[in-house]
Amino acid sequence: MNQQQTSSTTLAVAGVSKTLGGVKLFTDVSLQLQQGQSLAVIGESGSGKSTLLHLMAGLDKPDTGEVYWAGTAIHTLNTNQIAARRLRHVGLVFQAYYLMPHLNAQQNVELPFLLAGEKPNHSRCIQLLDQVGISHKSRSYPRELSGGEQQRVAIARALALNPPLILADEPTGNLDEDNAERVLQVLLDACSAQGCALVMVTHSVKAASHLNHRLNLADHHLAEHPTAELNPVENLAAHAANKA
Ligand SMILES: Nc1ncnc2c1ncn2[C@@H]1O[C@H](COP(=O)(O)OP(=O)(O)OP(=O)(O)O)[C@@H](O)[C@H]1O
Repeated sequence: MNQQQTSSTTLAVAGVSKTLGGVKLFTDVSLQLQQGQSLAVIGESGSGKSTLLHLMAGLDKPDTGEVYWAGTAIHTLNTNQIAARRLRHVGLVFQAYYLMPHLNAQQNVELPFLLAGEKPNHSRCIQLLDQVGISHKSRSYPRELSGGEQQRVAIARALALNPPLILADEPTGNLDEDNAERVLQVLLDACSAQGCALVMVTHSVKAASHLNHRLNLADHHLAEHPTAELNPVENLAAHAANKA
Protein backbone atom coordinates (compact mmCIF):
# COMPACT_ATOMS: atom_id res chain seq x y z
CA MET A 1 0.00 0.00 0.00
CA ASN A 2 1.57 3.29 -0.93
CA GLN A 3 1.60 6.46 1.10
CA GLN A 4 -1.61 7.80 -0.44
CA GLN A 5 -3.73 4.70 0.19
CA THR A 6 -4.07 5.20 3.92
CA SER A 7 -7.16 4.99 6.08
CA SER A 8 -7.76 8.71 5.47
CA THR A 9 -8.37 7.93 1.78
CA THR A 10 -12.04 6.97 1.66
CA LEU A 11 -11.76 5.30 -1.75
CA ALA A 12 -8.72 4.36 -3.79
CA VAL A 13 -8.81 2.62 -7.16
CA ALA A 14 -5.38 1.47 -8.33
CA GLY A 15 -4.66 0.30 -11.87
CA VAL A 16 -8.04 -1.35 -12.38
CA SER A 17 -8.94 -3.04 -15.67
CA LYS A 18 -12.07 -4.91 -16.72
CA THR A 19 -13.19 -6.92 -19.73
CA LEU A 20 -16.80 -8.15 -19.95
CA GLY A 21 -18.16 -10.58 -22.51
CA GLY A 22 -14.83 -10.43 -24.36
CA VAL A 23 -15.05 -6.64 -24.68
CA LYS A 24 -12.41 -4.50 -23.02
CA LEU A 25 -14.18 -1.77 -21.05
CA PHE A 26 -11.35 0.06 -19.31
CA THR A 27 -7.67 -0.32 -18.53
CA ASP A 28 -5.48 0.93 -15.70
CA VAL A 29 -8.04 3.19 -14.05
CA SER A 30 -6.74 4.90 -10.92
CA LEU A 31 -8.23 7.54 -8.65
CA GLN A 32 -8.52 8.52 -5.04
CA LEU A 33 -11.20 10.28 -3.05
CA GLN A 34 -10.74 11.83 0.36
CA GLN A 35 -13.43 12.74 2.86
CA GLY A 36 -15.78 15.42 1.56
CA GLN A 37 -14.72 15.09 -2.10
CA SER A 38 -17.18 14.44 -4.90
CA LEU A 39 -16.52 12.96 -8.33
CA ALA A 40 -18.75 12.74 -11.38
CA VAL A 41 -18.02 9.94 -13.87
CA ILE A 42 -19.31 10.84 -17.31
CA GLY A 43 -19.14 8.77 -20.48
CA GLU A 44 -21.09 7.34 -23.37
CA SER A 45 -23.66 4.64 -22.80
CA GLY A 46 -21.91 1.28 -22.63
CA SER A 47 -18.48 2.76 -21.83
CA GLY A 48 -18.40 0.88 -18.52
CA LYS A 49 -19.39 3.50 -15.91
CA SER A 50 -21.77 1.21 -13.99
CA THR A 51 -19.23 -1.62 -14.16
CA LEU A 52 -16.59 0.67 -12.65
CA LEU A 53 -19.02 1.68 -9.89
CA HIS A 54 -19.70 -2.00 -9.17
CA LEU A 55 -15.95 -2.61 -8.80
CA MET A 56 -15.73 0.35 -6.41
CA ALA A 57 -18.60 -1.22 -4.44
CA GLY A 58 -16.92 -4.62 -4.26
CA LEU A 59 -19.83 -6.18 -6.13
CA ASP A 60 -17.55 -7.38 -8.90
CA LYS A 61 -13.82 -8.03 -9.13
CA PRO A 62 -11.39 -6.23 -11.44
CA ASP A 63 -9.30 -8.32 -13.85
CA THR A 64 -6.26 -6.41 -12.64
CA GLY A 65 -5.73 -3.74 -10.01
CA GLU A 66 -7.14 -3.12 -6.56
CA VAL A 67 -9.87 -1.20 -4.78
CA TYR A 68 -9.30 0.14 -1.27
CA TRP A 69 -11.87 1.34 1.25
CA ALA A 70 -10.24 3.52 3.92
CA GLY A 71 -6.93 1.83 3.21
CA THR A 72 -8.22 -1.75 3.26
CA ALA A 73 -7.70 -3.70 0.02
CA ILE A 74 -11.09 -5.32 -0.47
CA HIS A 75 -9.60 -8.27 -2.40
CA THR A 76 -8.04 -9.36 0.91
CA LEU A 77 -11.54 -9.83 2.38
CA ASN A 78 -13.90 -12.74 1.82
CA THR A 79 -17.43 -12.23 0.47
CA ASN A 80 -19.04 -12.01 3.92
CA GLN A 81 -16.42 -9.57 5.15
CA ILE A 82 -16.92 -7.40 2.08
CA ALA A 83 -20.71 -7.40 2.59
CA ALA A 84 -20.37 -6.51 6.28
CA ARG A 85 -17.92 -3.73 5.55
CA ARG A 86 -19.95 -2.45 2.61
CA LEU A 87 -22.97 -2.03 4.84
CA ARG A 88 -21.06 0.44 7.01
CA HIS A 89 -18.69 1.99 4.50
CA VAL A 90 -20.71 2.35 1.30
CA GLY A 91 -24.11 3.84 0.51
CA LEU A 92 -25.23 2.47 -2.85
CA VAL A 93 -27.75 3.92 -5.26
CA PHE A 94 -28.33 1.58 -8.20
CA GLN A 95 -29.97 2.41 -11.49
CA ALA A 96 -32.59 -0.23 -10.66
CA TYR A 97 -33.17 1.05 -7.05
CA TYR A 98 -33.64 -2.47 -5.58
CA LEU A 99 -36.22 -1.45 -2.99
CA MET A 100 -37.77 -4.29 -0.98
CA PRO A 101 -41.31 -4.67 -2.40
CA HIS A 102 -42.89 -5.82 0.88
CA LEU A 103 -41.57 -2.84 2.86
CA ASN A 104 -42.98 0.67 2.68
CA ALA A 105 -40.78 3.69 1.89
CA GLN A 106 -39.84 4.41 5.50
CA GLN A 107 -39.18 0.74 6.24
CA ASN A 108 -36.91 0.56 3.19
CA VAL A 109 -34.89 3.50 4.51
CA GLU A 110 -34.74 1.87 7.95
CA LEU A 111 -33.58 -1.47 6.55
CA PRO A 112 -29.81 -0.74 6.75
CA PHE A 113 -30.17 -0.24 10.53
CA LEU A 114 -31.76 -3.68 10.88
CA LEU A 115 -29.12 -5.30 8.66
CA ALA A 116 -26.46 -3.68 10.84
CA GLY A 117 -28.15 -5.07 13.96
CA GLU A 118 -29.20 -1.63 15.15
CA LYS A 119 -32.46 -0.11 16.27
CA PRO A 120 -33.70 2.07 13.39
CA ASN A 121 -33.26 5.78 13.91
CA HIS A 122 -36.80 6.74 12.94
CA SER A 123 -36.29 10.49 13.11
CA ARG A 124 -33.19 10.32 10.88
CA CYS A 125 -35.06 8.23 8.32
CA ILE A 126 -38.05 10.57 8.29
CA GLN A 127 -35.69 13.53 7.97
CA LEU A 128 -33.93 11.89 5.00
CA LEU A 129 -37.27 11.17 3.32
CA ASP A 130 -38.17 14.81 3.90
CA GLN A 131 -34.87 16.03 2.44
CA VAL A 132 -35.46 14.11 -0.79
CA GLY A 133 -39.05 15.41 -0.88
CA ILE A 134 -40.87 12.14 -0.34
CA SER A 135 -41.90 12.14 3.34
CA HIS A 136 -45.58 12.42 2.36
CA LYS A 137 -45.26 8.94 0.81
CA SER A 138 -43.43 7.30 3.72
CA ARG A 139 -46.17 4.67 4.11
CA SER A 140 -46.36 3.86 0.39
CA TYR A 141 -44.98 0.62 -1.00
CA PRO A 142 -42.59 0.62 -3.97
CA ARG A 143 -45.37 -0.56 -6.34
CA GLU A 144 -47.32 2.57 -5.36
CA LEU A 145 -44.41 4.91 -6.17
CA SER A 146 -43.25 6.34 -9.48
CA GLY A 147 -39.74 5.56 -10.74
CA GLY A 148 -38.48 8.96 -9.59
CA GLU A 149 -40.10 8.50 -6.17
CA GLN A 150 -38.49 5.08 -5.78
CA GLN A 151 -35.18 6.60 -6.79
CA ARG A 152 -35.46 9.17 -4.01
CA VAL A 153 -36.32 6.48 -1.43
CA ALA A 154 -33.23 4.57 -2.59
CA ILE A 155 -31.10 7.69 -2.09
CA ALA A 156 -32.48 8.20 1.43
CA ARG A 157 -31.73 4.53 2.17
CA ALA A 158 -28.15 4.90 0.91
CA LEU A 159 -27.58 7.77 3.36
CA ALA A 160 -29.32 6.16 6.35
CA LEU A 161 -26.21 4.86 8.13
CA ASN A 162 -24.21 7.92 7.19
CA PRO A 163 -21.60 5.92 5.23
CA PRO A 164 -18.24 7.55 4.45
CA LEU A 165 -18.59 6.64 0.75
CA ILE A 166 -21.64 7.10 -1.49
CA LEU A 167 -21.69 5.42 -4.91
CA ALA A 168 -24.63 6.61 -6.97
CA ASP A 169 -25.51 5.42 -10.47
CA GLU A 170 -27.53 8.09 -12.29
CA PRO A 171 -29.22 9.28 -9.06
CA THR A 172 -30.95 12.15 -10.85
CA GLY A 173 -31.68 10.23 -14.05
CA ASN A 174 -35.42 9.81 -13.48
CA LEU A 175 -36.11 13.14 -11.85
CA ASP A 176 -37.56 16.45 -13.02
CA GLU A 177 -35.27 19.46 -12.75
CA ASP A 178 -36.45 20.58 -9.29
CA ASN A 179 -36.17 17.13 -7.75
CA ALA A 180 -32.84 16.50 -9.49
CA GLU A 181 -31.46 19.67 -7.87
CA ARG A 182 -32.94 18.72 -4.51
CA VAL A 183 -31.40 15.24 -4.58
CA LEU A 184 -28.05 16.57 -5.76
CA GLN A 185 -28.08 19.06 -2.90
CA VAL A 186 -28.78 16.27 -0.38
CA LEU A 187 -25.82 14.29 -1.73
CA LEU A 188 -23.53 17.32 -1.72
CA ASP A 189 -24.67 18.24 1.80
CA ALA A 190 -23.64 14.74 2.90
CA CYS A 191 -20.16 15.55 1.52
CA SER A 192 -19.85 19.00 3.08
CA ALA A 193 -21.63 18.38 6.40
CA GLN A 194 -20.78 14.76 7.12
CA GLY A 195 -17.55 14.44 5.17
CA CYS A 196 -18.82 11.71 2.83
CA ALA A 197 -16.98 11.03 -0.40
CA LEU A 198 -19.30 10.77 -3.40
CA VAL A 199 -18.91 9.08 -6.78
CA MET A 200 -21.80 9.84 -9.09
CA VAL A 201 -22.26 8.33 -12.53
CA THR A 202 -24.22 10.73 -14.67
CA HIS A 203 -25.02 11.71 -18.24
CA SER A 204 -25.81 15.24 -17.07
CA VAL A 205 -22.90 17.64 -17.48
CA LYS A 206 -25.03 20.18 -15.61
CA ALA A 207 -25.37 17.88 -12.60
CA ALA A 208 -21.68 16.98 -12.87
CA SER A 209 -20.70 20.65 -12.80
CA HIS A 210 -21.74 20.85 -9.12
CA LEU A 211 -19.21 18.22 -8.06
CA ASN A 212 -15.54 18.79 -7.20
CA HIS A 213 -14.21 16.60 -10.01
CA ARG A 214 -15.36 15.38 -13.40
CA LEU A 215 -13.80 12.43 -15.18
CA ASN A 216 -14.73 11.05 -18.57
CA LEU A 217 -14.67 7.32 -19.35
CA ALA A 218 -13.82 6.98 -23.02
CA ASP A 219 -11.55 4.84 -25.19
CA HIS A 220 -10.97 2.50 -22.23
CA HIS A 221 -9.49 5.24 -20.04
CA LEU A 222 -10.69 7.59 -17.35
CA ALA A 223 -9.42 11.11 -17.97
CA GLU A 224 -10.24 14.67 -17.00
CA HIS A 225 -13.54 15.72 -18.53
CA PRO A 226 -13.34 18.85 -20.73
CA THR A 227 -15.34 20.71 -18.06
CA ALA A 228 -12.90 19.74 -15.30
CA GLU A 229 -11.20 23.12 -15.40
CA LEU A 230 -14.41 24.70 -14.09
CA ASN A 231 -13.44 23.61 -10.62
CA PRO A 232 -10.09 21.88 -10.61
CA VAL A 233 -8.87 20.12 -7.49
CA GLU A 234 -5.38 18.80 -7.64
CA ASN A 235 -4.22 15.22 -7.45
CA LEU A 236 -7.41 13.40 -8.35
CA ALA A 237 -6.84 10.98 -11.19
CA ALA A 238 -3.57 12.56 -12.19
CA HIS A 239 -2.49 9.01 -12.87
CA ALA A 240 -5.54 8.35 -15.05
CA ALA A 241 -5.06 11.62 -16.93
CA ASN A 242 -1.45 10.78 -17.64
CA LYS A 243 -2.39 7.41 -19.04
CA ALA A 244 -5.08 8.77 -21.38
N1 LIG B 1 -22.47 -9.40 -17.30
C1 LIG B 1 -22.11 -8.89 -18.47
N2 LIG B 1 -21.66 -9.70 -19.47
C2 LIG B 1 -21.27 -9.21 -20.65
N3 LIG B 1 -21.31 -7.88 -20.96
C3 LIG B 1 -21.77 -7.05 -20.02
C4 LIG B 1 -22.19 -7.49 -18.73
N4 LIG B 1 -22.58 -6.41 -18.01
C5 LIG B 1 -22.42 -5.35 -18.82
N5 LIG B 1 -21.93 -5.71 -19.99
C6 LIG B 1 -21.61 -4.85 -21.12
O1 LIG B 1 -20.54 -4.00 -20.69
C7 LIG B 1 -20.70 -2.70 -21.27
C8 LIG B 1 -20.63 -1.66 -20.21
O2 LIG B 1 -21.81 -1.72 -19.39
P1 LIG B 1 -22.08 -0.63 -18.28
O3 LIG B 1 -23.44 -0.90 -17.73
O4 LIG B 1 -20.95 -0.61 -17.33
O5 LIG B 1 -22.06 0.73 -19.14
P2 LIG B 1 -22.49 2.21 -18.76
O6 LIG B 1 -21.41 3.10 -19.22
O7 LIG B 1 -22.85 2.28 -17.31
O8 LIG B 1 -23.79 2.40 -19.65
P3 LIG B 1 -25.12 3.30 -19.43
O9 LIG B 1 -24.67 4.73 -19.47
O10 LIG B 1 -25.95 2.94 -20.64
O11 LIG B 1 -25.75 2.90 -18.13
C9 LIG B 1 -22.02 -2.71 -22.03
O12 LIG B 1 -21.73 -2.84 -23.40
C10 LIG B 1 -22.74 -3.93 -21.50
O13 LIG B 1 -23.54 -4.51 -22.48
